[in-house]
Amino acid sequence: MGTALIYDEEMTRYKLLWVDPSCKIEVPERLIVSYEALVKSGLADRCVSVPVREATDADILLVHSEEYLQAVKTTPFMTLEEMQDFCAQYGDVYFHPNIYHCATLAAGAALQLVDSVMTGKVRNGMALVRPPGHHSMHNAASGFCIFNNVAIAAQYAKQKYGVKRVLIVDWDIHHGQGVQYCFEDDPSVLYFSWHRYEHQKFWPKLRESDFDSVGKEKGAGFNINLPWNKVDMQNSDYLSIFHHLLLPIAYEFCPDLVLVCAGFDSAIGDPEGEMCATPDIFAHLTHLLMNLAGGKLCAVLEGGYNLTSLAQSVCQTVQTLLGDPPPRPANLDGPCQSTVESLHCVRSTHRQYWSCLKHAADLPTFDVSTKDLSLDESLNSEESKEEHVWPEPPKRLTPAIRAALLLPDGITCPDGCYRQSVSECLDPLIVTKLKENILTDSEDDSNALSTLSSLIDLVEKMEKDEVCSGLALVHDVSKAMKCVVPHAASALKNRVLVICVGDGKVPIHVSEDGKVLMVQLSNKESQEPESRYFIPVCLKKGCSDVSGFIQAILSLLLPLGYEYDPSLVVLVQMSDSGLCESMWLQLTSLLRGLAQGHMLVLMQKGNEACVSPTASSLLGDPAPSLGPLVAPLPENVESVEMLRHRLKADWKLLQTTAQDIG
Ligand SMILES: NCCCNCCCCCS
Ligand SMILES: [Zn+2]
Repeated sequence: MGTALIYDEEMTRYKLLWVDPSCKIEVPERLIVSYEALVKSGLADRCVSVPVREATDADILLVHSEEYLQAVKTTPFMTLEEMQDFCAQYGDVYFHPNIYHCATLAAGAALQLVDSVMTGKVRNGMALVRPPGHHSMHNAASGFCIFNNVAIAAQYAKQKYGVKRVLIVDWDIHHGQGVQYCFEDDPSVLYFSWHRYEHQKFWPKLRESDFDSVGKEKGAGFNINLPWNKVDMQNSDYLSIFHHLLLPIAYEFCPDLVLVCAGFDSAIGDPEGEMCATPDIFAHLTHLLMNLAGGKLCAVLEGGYNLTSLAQSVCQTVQTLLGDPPPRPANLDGPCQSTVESLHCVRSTHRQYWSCLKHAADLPTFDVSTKDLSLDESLNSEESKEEHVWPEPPKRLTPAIRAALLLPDGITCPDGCYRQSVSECLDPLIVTKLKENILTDSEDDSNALSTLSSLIDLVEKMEKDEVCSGLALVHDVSKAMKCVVPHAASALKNRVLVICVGDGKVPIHVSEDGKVLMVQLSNKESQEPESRYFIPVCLKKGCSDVSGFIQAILSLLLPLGYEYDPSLVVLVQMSDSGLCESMWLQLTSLLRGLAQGHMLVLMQKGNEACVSPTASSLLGDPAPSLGPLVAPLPENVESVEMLRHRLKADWKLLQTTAQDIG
């Protein structure tokens, strides 16, 4: 199934008709440059083009009042003065004779996207729309928004498709107060927003945008606000919030549908956000959300006012929706002090609502001074804001072969995959090396030899970018590891992340040179980590504690993996992993976000049934939903927390509390 792209140039046909400094950034060119970039990069052609439609009155009344709709319907016939008067009652929004029509198209586009995804016509998609929606409220326009496109889409999905749980992720740099108000008391819609806040000094300057607005009545816990109290936030800050706040809760919530208020004013260069996160980070944010709800994800454009970073960010998002692995994240640091404080506040506030936050520390006690209540720097004059420049995101060329499989005879190669031939011509050099370190002479050499040398051949093709990912079903995964990992570590100029799932003894010693980072997920009692680069994660009752396992992946393994930034990931399914298939597929899909998708999966013969589902993950298909999660085993949360505590001195992306970073 494909990716829908919804766009109609009619939505470019309205603009600001008078002088208003607060609205001048919302221009038609925002849509034009975004769509043109998708066309120019060839991404538009890879999408399924879905037409817009006008939202009906009934659609709009799912969120807005009758009187507000009627009032907006009169604007096309207003004089300029009447329109200016009409706007005066709202904040930072303008009207135009054609904006009502465009607003019905923007909302209709979001509904078309929901229809396309919910009927299975496409897997996911993006709607490029204006006017944006997330600030508009039941009775009012606000912040360039007329109708709340995403809120209407959520209500529509619940009403028409009986969707039980909708996750709305708002990565726009402004707080979508309209969305928050709409679902405040509704436990079926989880609204997550991060936003520039600066202790209530940044627009829309609302007290209820702070972290302690958790929703009300039955909706308590289903509204999550992450305030950015400083500007210049970077990729590490964004990833930390996903790893330690949004994703653990999102997996526990287990949505049937994910809607994204995809605003790109949170990207570098944007005059509103003044952040430093680069456009490629949206590939990772998208990728990390794509394994929820079985991949049913609808991204709807909100803000984004720097035409260069907007276009680049839109392309990064769409290319990831199409299944291309994200680019390697550039020089990640740890989260900054302000981020960790906000993270700490939100996690401790929401601890009572979410079992994955059970171990979140108590609210940090800040002395007032850290709130720097002096006139904040963000109000400084225009000229002192230096122009940010950033490198164009690297071309995400996808190797000709997305997945190469090394399979024993008799096992069919799943569609879309390339069968790696068991190499006949054995490289004598390799043969001797294998004979020396790995093969015992008792072995029936020919078979083992050819398999292992084919494995090495596969790794080399990955290194040369001829193959994106690989999967090998072998007699003995330990031997395969002993053959592949040292070769990759020595041959590759960079780092190899090895993830072993299962209780077997890890057959390779990990040196301190950092060329290999080994993480073992097993139910073996975790002894002291042998070295900084060997991390045993002990999960009681094996991996049957799915929620304990997924929390370990999200809050420990992924931060480690992103910080380590490997050039190759080797994922080993030991014989006795005991892992349920859906958890295994979540792990495979999530790890694809590293090393630009260069992942080699080693599976023990006997797991034939798991080959084609794993192959589809390597091809970019989303993993099936894990289903609603029960609370993780306390001892598993405990052991992961202990490990995180011990490792955070070495790995900054593991930090989650103000003390951690102090
Ligand atoms: N300096 C201009 C102030 C604009 N304030 C409203 C912003 C609305 C963004 C919608 S994503
Ligand atoms: Zn915005």
